[in-house]
Amino acid sequence: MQIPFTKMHGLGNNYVYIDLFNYEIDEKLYSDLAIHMSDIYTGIGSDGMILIHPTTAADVGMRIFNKDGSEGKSCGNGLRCTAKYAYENGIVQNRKFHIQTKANIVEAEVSVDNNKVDQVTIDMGEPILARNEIPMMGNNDSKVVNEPFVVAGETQYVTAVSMGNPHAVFFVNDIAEAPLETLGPTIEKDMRFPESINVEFIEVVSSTEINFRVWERGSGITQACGTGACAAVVAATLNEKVTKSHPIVVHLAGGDLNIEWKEDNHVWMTGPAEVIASGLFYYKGK
Ligand SMILES: N[C@@H](CCC[C@H](N)C(=O)O)C(=O)O
Repeated sequence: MQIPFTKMHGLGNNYVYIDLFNYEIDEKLYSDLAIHMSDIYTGIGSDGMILIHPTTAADVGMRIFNKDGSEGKSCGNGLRCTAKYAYENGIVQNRKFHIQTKANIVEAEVSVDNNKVDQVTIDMGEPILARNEIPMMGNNDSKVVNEPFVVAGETQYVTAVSMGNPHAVFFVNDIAEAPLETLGPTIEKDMRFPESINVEFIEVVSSTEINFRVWERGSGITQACGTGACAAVVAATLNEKVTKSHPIVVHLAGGDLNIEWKEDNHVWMTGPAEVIASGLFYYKGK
């Protein structure tokens, strides 16, 4: 099978995109295809695969599969790239439109220069804070804010936020010392998170700026995570470390995102989206 693809990235968080408006794939193959395409040695090499598909619920639909073939419910960098693809390929004609993910329907607005989309703003919707909806095990459905969390014999402090997908946020004094490789995979699979979790370490630089590193569920260390950056700003606000309802600059390994948790409880994300390559993937099937 020869599958047409476009590889795109948002701040280095790169996925192989397949346009299901123009090509059909048996749904049973999605997970296996994501694993094969993502392989850096025998595939294209990516953090996962994103399907851009028709839907009656919005202007365009998006499904995200991590490198290990697991499906995530949302993807901030993927939403910006999907918006760019949809606009530049005539799937949508307006600069403002709606994208459906497995988590929710969001509004995207593209800014265009010379018919090319450079920046994309997404209304990511409301964060979910109730423990049982993250989901995180425990006895009540209250918020998980700076809660002691023993891991590898040491006490860390976790703030848990779902942006449609789950995030565990930890504050560190120096981002360069964040225990990404060691605690990242351990916390991802910790039994207290029944659906596994994305793990973020953040260093507060000032009341409007944070440094950020991520260990993503299903993909490991990536250069950026859009939903993670939103969760980090929500976590920093809940812990009174950044200015409430104010744009916050999040410095990720791949560059900066602008995130604002507004008065109306919606989280807004603005950042770039870029095309890397397009071509045909030779898939042998399962
Ligand atoms: N990189 C993404 C999130 C991708 C999905 C995540 N790994 C999950 O399983 O929830 C982003 O930019 O938000």
